[in-house]
Amino acid sequence: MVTLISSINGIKNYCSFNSTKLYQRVFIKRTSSSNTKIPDVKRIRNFSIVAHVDHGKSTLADRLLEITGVIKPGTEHAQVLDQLQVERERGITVKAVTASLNYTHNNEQYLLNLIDTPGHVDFANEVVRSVSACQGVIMLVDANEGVQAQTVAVHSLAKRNNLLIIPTLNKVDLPRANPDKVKSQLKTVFDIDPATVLSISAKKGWGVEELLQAVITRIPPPIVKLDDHFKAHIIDTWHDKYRGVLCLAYIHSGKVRIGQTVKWRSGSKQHTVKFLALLRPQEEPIEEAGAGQVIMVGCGPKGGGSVGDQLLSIDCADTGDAITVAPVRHMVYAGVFPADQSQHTQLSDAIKKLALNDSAVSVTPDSSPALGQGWRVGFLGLLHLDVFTQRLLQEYKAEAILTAPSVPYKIKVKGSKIIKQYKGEEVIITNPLQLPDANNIAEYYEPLVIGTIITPVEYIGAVTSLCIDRRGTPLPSNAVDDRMTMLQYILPLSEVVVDFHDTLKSITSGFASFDYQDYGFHPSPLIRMDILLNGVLVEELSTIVHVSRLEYNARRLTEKLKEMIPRQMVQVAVQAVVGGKVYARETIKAYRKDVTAKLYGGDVTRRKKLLKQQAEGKKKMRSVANIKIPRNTFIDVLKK
Ligand SMILES: Nc1nc2c(ncn2[C@@H]2O[C@H](COP(=O)(O)OP(=O)(O)OP(=O)(O)O)[C@@H](O)[C@H]2O)c(=O)[nH]1
Repeated sequence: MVTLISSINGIKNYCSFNSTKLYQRVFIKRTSSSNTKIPDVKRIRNFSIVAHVDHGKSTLADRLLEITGVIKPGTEHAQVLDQLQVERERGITVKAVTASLNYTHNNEQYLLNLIDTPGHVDFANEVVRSVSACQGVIMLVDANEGVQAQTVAVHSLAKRNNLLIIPTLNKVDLPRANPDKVKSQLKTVFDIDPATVLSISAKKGWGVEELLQAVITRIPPPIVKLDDHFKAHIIDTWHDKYRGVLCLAYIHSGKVRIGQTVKWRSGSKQHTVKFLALLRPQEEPIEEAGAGQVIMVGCGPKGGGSVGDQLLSIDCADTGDAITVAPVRHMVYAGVFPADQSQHTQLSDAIKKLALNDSAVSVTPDSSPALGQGWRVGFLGLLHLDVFTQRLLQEYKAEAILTAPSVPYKIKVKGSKIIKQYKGEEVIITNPLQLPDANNIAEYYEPLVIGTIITPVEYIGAVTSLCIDRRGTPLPSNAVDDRMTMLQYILPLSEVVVDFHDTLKSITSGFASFDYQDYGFHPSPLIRMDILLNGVLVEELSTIVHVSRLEYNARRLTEKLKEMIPRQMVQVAVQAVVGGKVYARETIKAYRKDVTAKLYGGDVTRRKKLLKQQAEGKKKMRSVANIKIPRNTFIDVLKK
């Protein structure tokens, strides 16, 4: 438990956060205070902190919370905005969380809405959503590490969204910090004037007050109309046991009050606003809020709300010009199954709730002869997948089995019957089993990304070999300074998602950084490879591979299966085939595994117990042509 102490209008409020339960914010008793007053738009600043992983966003957010009186200076409330257990354990930010802070500058009271954003590439859509409510960003760069791949990504995101950038060097307290060098990197890579760069130590609090002043003087207030119809855009949602869906909303125009009748843009039903609050980051209930503010709003258990939707006053007819956030593109898919079918309902419930909070996942029902009824879930990347399963377990106590991740492909089908069957010519394939016969496929497409790598010059050779080996196409490279270079490659997503980042880190002793952005689907010579056991197709093991990888993958998969499938009563032929042609074959010799052999028939009860255990184990196996395959095989064999 973390205890927060906040000072609201001179009254000290004590509030507890349970870090294991996201957003179950303690509902503070309504105080008869002036906080119901709608702030003057000119005194609102909505901003975000963006940076490469570990450059200090959360630490800076803590300092800002201290300076504005939300937490006591020097207390052990590190990383208040990282509320998820997984965030604290992994030291990464997953969800964007908001804090509305009061700050006085030149005797004027300002409302600063700070939106903490995740740093990892997998959570880029959370970043996009949070910046959609901002007018400026603090771009933090570690004064020791310098510009990294993700700094390039967040800078271009801010530019694309016309946000004012406050370039800020962090960790200047470190003995090896070299602010001048990093300033010249910023000039070379982004053409940032060194005179505009601030230097701070988020850890020690140095320069943070000046940074807050820069937020007020450099970032413009939101441009909104207070006297127009109420219109708000939902940037996040979460579920509350008692109050239903609660939303984080940015108000574009007009005002909203408790008790007001509203509607969702996506529906025609009317709802009543039941909950309104500022997040500081704990809830501070308010009666009314106005354009330019970022607030929490809820319409009760049946009131609904989803990310990207708009909440409107009932007389609001104009709904066309809100911020549109690009739809989420799922980069990685995996099958999610209950460890035991009896836990299906519980897991289903947990997935539903988590999907509401983590709107970036896509969930569709799936079933497999080996793993039973489950779901095919789309993720933004592997870390996202990992975090999702960890949250299922930690926050909802739901244990899930995950199949090996794969990327989506696209095909163009031919033949009027097939086009009708697939409801169109172009089809996204998230599971190789969805592929029609090869004769009906006119073209295959695979997803590509533009990968940005910033590496010390001495590793250029190793990084280039890695990228070429992963079927990369080089783009022009740029020097960051005399020691670091920025390389860019067009890479197939399938070659990136599994272990590219880890391999890159290991070949560069951890010095290179990597980020990627979607480059869309492009034609590619792909093929479906099947696995046969004694001539019988095992559906779950079919994969889509690039023709240049066919022989290698065929050998690797058959060898791995030979290792993973226990010997059977009969000899088993493991074959990797494409359209009837065998590309690799392994043989598992016949053998009867007698678990009681070592007991010499001595202790009958022990012998019986072991035989029973063996029988139980067999129940957990999938049987193909009388061959028993352990369930784990289906989960592990496709992993690298
Ligand atoms: N010496 C020093 N260390 C700092 C400073 N700011 C942050 N750190 C440390 O750097 C590490 C990363 O800081 P975080 O605030 O977690 O970084 P982050 O950018 O929020 O990380 P993500 O949420 O994963 O993107 C932590 O160990 C901090 O204590 C600083 O000014 N000086």
